[in-house]
Amino acid sequence: MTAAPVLDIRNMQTVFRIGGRDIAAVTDLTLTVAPGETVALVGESGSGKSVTSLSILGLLPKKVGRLAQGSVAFRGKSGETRDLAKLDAEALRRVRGNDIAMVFQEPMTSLNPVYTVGEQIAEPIRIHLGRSHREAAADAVSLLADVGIPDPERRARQYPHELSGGMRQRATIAMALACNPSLLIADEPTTALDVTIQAQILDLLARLQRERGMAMLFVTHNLGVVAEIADRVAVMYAGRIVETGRVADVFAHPRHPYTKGLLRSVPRLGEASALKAAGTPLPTIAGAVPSLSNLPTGCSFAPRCPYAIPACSAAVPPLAETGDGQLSRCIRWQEI
Ligand SMILES: Nc1ncnc2c1ncn2[C@@H]1O[C@H](COP(=O)(O)OP(=O)(O)OP(=O)(O)O)[C@@H](O)[C@H]1O
Repeated sequence: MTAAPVLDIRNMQTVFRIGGRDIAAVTDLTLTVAPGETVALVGESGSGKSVTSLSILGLLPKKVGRLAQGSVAFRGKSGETRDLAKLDAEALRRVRGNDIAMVFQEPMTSLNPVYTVGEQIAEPIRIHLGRSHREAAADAVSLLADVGIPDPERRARQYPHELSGGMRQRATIAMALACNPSLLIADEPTTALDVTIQAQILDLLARLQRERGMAMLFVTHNLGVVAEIADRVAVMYAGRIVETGRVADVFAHPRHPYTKGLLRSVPRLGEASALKAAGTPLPTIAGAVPSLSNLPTGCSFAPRCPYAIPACSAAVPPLAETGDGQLSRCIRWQEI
């Protein structure tokens, strides 16, 4: 990747103040996203994926959550690079929805039920781009057409509840793209949708990203979705990236036992129903994600890991270069 990254996170730590203690939900996270690139953050529930995206956006819950360490360098549309970790609330608000847009799992998180869809898409265009009411309204209609909503003039006049779930998610994507962001953060954007609609929304995001050359950070627990949409993947476990690399490399040669376990638990086409018919459950990773307030010493995955040896519990393994830009936080990566 030759182009300078749009997003360059270094050694980020995010903590939550719980019962008078700081609990780290994300630790030592280093991640870049280049222009036109899609990077997926993947991991089980509670691994820190959403906390990572909220940290970038400055949307951590006030008083409780804070970015305690590290930098989040972001290059906006003007070409200027700023450390989002150092911006105040007002400056971050200007970045969100203009330079960085977001799409969440539940479209109603972003849509306001009391305004029409067209009004909501037009608003950021007026605020951030200074377009007139009339121009912004016309832009909103063309954005609705661009995200594949039929009869966009009529849809623009409707309220969110008059649209289906899939159409609502298309509308939030239109809203997200309204100001031509350089980075789109999509946090489980298809999880709440029917399978066929999921595929359509993924296709839509991939097309829009390609056409606009946007950078995209895609948060998901679904490896099938990663394979579909991402160029690179970062696998998270208990708040840390444990493996990262190009999707094709990581899927073909996982170098961390956790990634290997996750990949084994993804059914191949037809395999899930065959196993079900035979009464055989799909393989899963035995054990549970440890509590962040009580992480084991050394590698957090060691208690669940079939490769674990005493040395794994001595210290947190560093991210080791395993070749071709692939990194693994496992001291035994060569044997995996
Ligand atoms: N507001 C909060 N207060 C305290 N702890 C929090 C808060 N939000 C998240 N956490 C903790 O941070 C950890 C990571 O949560 P996060 O939501 O990032 O996980 P995730 O990987 O996105 O999982 P999911 O797929 O379930 O959303 C969890 O252990 C969670 O308990």
